[in-house]
Amino acid sequence: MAMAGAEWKSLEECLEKHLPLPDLQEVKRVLYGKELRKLDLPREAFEAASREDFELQGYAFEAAEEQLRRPRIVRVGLVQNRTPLPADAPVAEQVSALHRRIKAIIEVAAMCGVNIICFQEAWTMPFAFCTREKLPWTEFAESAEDGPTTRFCQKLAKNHDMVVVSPILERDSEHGDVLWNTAVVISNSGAVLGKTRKNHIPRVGDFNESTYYMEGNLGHPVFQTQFGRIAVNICYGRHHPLNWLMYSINGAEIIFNPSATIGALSESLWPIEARNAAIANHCFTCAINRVGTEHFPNEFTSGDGKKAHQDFGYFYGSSYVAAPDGSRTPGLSRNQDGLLVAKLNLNLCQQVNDVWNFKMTGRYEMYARELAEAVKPNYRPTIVKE
Ligand SMILES: NC(=O)NCCC(=O)O
Repeated sequence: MAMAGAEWKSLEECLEKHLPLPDLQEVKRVLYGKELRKLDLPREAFEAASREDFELQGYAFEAAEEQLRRPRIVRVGLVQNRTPLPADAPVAEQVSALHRRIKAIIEVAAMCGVNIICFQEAWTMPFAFCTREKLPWTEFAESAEDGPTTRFCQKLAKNHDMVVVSPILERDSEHGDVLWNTAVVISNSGAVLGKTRKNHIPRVGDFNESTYYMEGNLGHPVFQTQFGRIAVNICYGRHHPLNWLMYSINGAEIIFNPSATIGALSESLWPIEARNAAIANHCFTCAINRVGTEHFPNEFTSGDGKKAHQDFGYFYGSSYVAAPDGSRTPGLSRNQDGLLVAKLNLNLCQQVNDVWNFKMTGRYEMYARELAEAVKPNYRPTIVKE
């Protein structure tokens, strides 16, 4: 089966190139819910993005005016990027190069008025979990509370008055030096607001992450920021509807999904899952994926009888934001670093809830009872037979 790499820029570019305008409008209506207004971002921001060689796109989600509540406007920024140095460069140099790259991108986000920014999963490192090797990859792990990356993000957050969501490989030295796949949430004051951990760990293809860390033990925390209530559902958690649901039940208005995933495995699922979660949970979702192919020094196998290889496959970018009414932004490209800015009106969450009522019709008490039974070792599924 054909599987595009960097040469194929995006679904959107393909549609725009090949479809006559009336067809394009209908296709966009079906694929994206409705066409969103493009944000009027400052010229200097586009110039800086072009100088720094990354894509910049901005869209606005509107909500109806209300009599009693003011619009609750927040601008989110989603960052997707390649790893600037090869995976066999010294660890400290790779981390510094990524810090420099993110600093350049966040400066443009600040020009665009971004209030909350989120980076891709394990953003300070190559996605080395495919190798199953420990060194040097475990050396990328840092303290969530006061590691060099958290300190770096604290400065950025304070300087730019921006909430920063920083997904890292965490080393928890308070608890036996164990590793976790963690997102640190840093307030716009510069204080560490807290952390959340990846609840579902993949055991699929080369995603051998269970070799490095266990399923998160922090539940489904939601962080009250000055700009709204946010949660972080890390990568593979997006295949688990209950994971999204619990963040939503705890009050999340925006759920970020920092990811690292490749075309052969998930590209056809990507446009569906975060968008569906936004619809099902009456919230905004922000799906972020890394870009490019990362090559590792030593060969590894996928345990499927196929030849050993030195790369994971193609990380296809395509980051996007979806809204509770099912509308979504186009994706960033598949082959370029990028910053996607989206202006949200959080009033839309309650407005859609009042129309569709999924929280009211969800029958959670019935599922709680049935699930509590279904997980018991002696449970027998209810199958009606002739
Ligand atoms: N990073 C990660 O969890 N990837 C798993 C693959 C996927 O969820 O698409």
